[in-house]
Amino acid sequence: MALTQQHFENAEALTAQFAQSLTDILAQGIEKRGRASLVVSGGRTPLALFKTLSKTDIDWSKVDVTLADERWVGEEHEASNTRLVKDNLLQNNASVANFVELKTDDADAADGIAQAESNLSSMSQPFDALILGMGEDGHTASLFPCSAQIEDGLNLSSGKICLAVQPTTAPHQRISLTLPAILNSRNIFIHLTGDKKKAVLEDALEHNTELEKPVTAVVNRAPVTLMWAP
Ligand SMILES: O=C(O)[C@H](O)[C@@H](O)[C@H](O)[C@H](O)COP(=O)(O)O
Repeated sequence: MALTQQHFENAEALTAQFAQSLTDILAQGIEKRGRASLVVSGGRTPLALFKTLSKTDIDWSKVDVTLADERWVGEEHEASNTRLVKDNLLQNNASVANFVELKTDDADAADGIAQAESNLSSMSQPFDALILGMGEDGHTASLFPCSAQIEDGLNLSSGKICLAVQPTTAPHQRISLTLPAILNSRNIFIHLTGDKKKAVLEDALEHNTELEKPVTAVVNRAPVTLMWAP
């Protein structure tokens, strides 16, 4: 599949255009189906986008928001993606959006999978927009190449929407959308900043297997738009 690349001169220009594109997609989903669904990733990259998106003028009460992955920590923990989204995206106009939890009170992510999948089934699918980040190891969501769960996570016929992942190169047990769940999206974006990550993605697409660089498994199977700035 093709990777459409949108390159911006700086992160501010990327954020402005990305927020507008997402706003248009969500407004269209609401108009056509009554509700729209947005899947976002955690990490540092999306922070400015979340803040800008939170102020856009759509009927956020008709938008369901969830995460592509979550660290299995409480919302009070600094590593919580749920906290990141609630503190930065679900503010302002977007404060009335419906957040669909991946995290449960179970001690282990594996025990929370059934509830997470039930929660996700309430969202309009295919997801209207799904935003992925990428680590320099080529992981996306929490599909980590270092994890014992990576083959299961990339398995298109697993029948799974989520899975528990224990990375060895990053902290915390995770819950992640599987590859089939990620691909069940109308619009898939990879959101990157910096030359290093762009080079990692380009090199991965050229030289690596999907198990080595899981982000390539998404690009190989769906139209993906890369939103990149230096
Ligand atoms: O939970 C997470 O950490 C994310 O979902 C993860 O996949 C992230 O998108 C990349 O690790 C990039 O993170 P940065 O934006 O911080 O570089």
